[in-house]
Amino acid sequence: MITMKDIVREGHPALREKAQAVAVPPSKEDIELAERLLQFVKNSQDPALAERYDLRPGIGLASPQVGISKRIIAVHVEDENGHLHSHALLNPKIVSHSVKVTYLEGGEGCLSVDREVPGFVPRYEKITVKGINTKSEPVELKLKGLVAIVFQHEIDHLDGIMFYDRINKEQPFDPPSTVSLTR
Ligand SMILES: O=CN(O)CCNC(=O)c1cccc(Cl)c1Cl
Ligand code: NI
Repeated sequence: MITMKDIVREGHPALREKAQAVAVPPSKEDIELAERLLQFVKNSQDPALAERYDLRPGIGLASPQVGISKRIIAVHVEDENGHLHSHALLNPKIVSHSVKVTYLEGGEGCLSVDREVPGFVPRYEKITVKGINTKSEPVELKLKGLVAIVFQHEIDHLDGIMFYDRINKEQPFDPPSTVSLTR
């Protein structure tokens, strides 16, 4: 099982590389990695398991964070409406997005960043994501709210982008309007 010792921290090259797309149809190995990433995220949210294995809670995880530069992510999060979003996705891609930008009031955190980095992280309010699931089926997800933010945080990891790269250096708590996000 993945534990914190498997998670690479700032300075590891995989966090700043553009991850490689996985072959289609995905190999057993890539599917298994996707499932292991999702299992970690679920485990990290289970109080007993988190305590037993000393896991820092997370609502998503990307393959580069375990040092493997492949385009694979996992998200497991209950959103503001109480809906559970649980996905392990290969070759995820944002194919469209709102002009409107949003952000989390409390900022963002990252298991690969062993420090607080305060500030608002501009994210698209709505996104459409295409990818391949662990049954090798193509999926298209229309997302908004917290789950959309998490997907953007994870897909950024696949492009070597850390959440704090997006915080306004001069005015970290200046509410982002329709910031021109480079994407
Ligand atoms: O890449 C994934 N992680 O680093 C896991 C730890 N971070 C979080 O759970 C987290 C916390 C706040 C906002 C967002 Cl968007 C995320 Cl993702
Ligand atoms: Ni992260």
